Amino acid sequence: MKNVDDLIASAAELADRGLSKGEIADELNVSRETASWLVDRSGASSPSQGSDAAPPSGPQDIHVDWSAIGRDSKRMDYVARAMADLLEDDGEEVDLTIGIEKAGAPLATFVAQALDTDLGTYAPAKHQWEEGDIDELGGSFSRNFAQIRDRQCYVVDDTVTSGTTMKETIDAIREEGGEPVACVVVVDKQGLEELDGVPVYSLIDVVGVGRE
Ligand SMILES: O=P(O)(O)OC[C@H]1O[C@H](OP(=O)(O)OP(=O)(O)O)[C@H](O)[C@@H]1O
Repeated sequence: MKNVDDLIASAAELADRGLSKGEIADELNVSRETASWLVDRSGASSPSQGSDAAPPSGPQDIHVDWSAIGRDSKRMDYVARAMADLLEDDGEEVDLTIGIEKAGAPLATFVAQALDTDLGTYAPAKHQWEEGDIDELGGSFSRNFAQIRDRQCYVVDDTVTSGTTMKETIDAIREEGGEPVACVVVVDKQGLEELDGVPVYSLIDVVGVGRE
């Protein structure tokens, strides 16, 4: 199981590899504020700095660990059926489900099976990133799976943190001539109702309480 110390160690490793805090946020599936806090904490634990450098409390974010579902195909099948159930009222002509790589792809496989649709996958731009400006990169649809070709489709991922990846996928589907009809995730940390006119469903919405 991942705990905060694991996240701090991962953030330090990514920072050492030269990733920006925004890129570390994407990698670790946490907000930018949290990524910044994790990087700062990893520095604060080094012998050269006193522990006073650490903030008195952590940021208002949560790390979602759904590996108890992801490591067991039967549990993933059950969860994906619940996700498919959320989608079922949207679109009568949908015969394609797009999973966002990496974690959204296995979930989408089970959702596609439950809804009896074709399966496609989208690799977001951040996965092509090695160095330089990520905005100059594009994502891609895998040729190993179904293509968009003017079709209506559903979009599946594990989590929404900022919504950037889901928004990028909606845009990419439209650029290919497709029509995203609805999106579904396991956990939505934004509590989105829709994104660019596309309904977003989640099994669990995370709602911050007591924030400024
Ligand atoms: O809403 P956002 O801020 O864009 O973050 C959510 C995305 O981040 C994670 O992907 P990531 O590439 O980090 O991990 P994965 O490859 O394991 O799916 C997650 O699977 C979503 O795709």
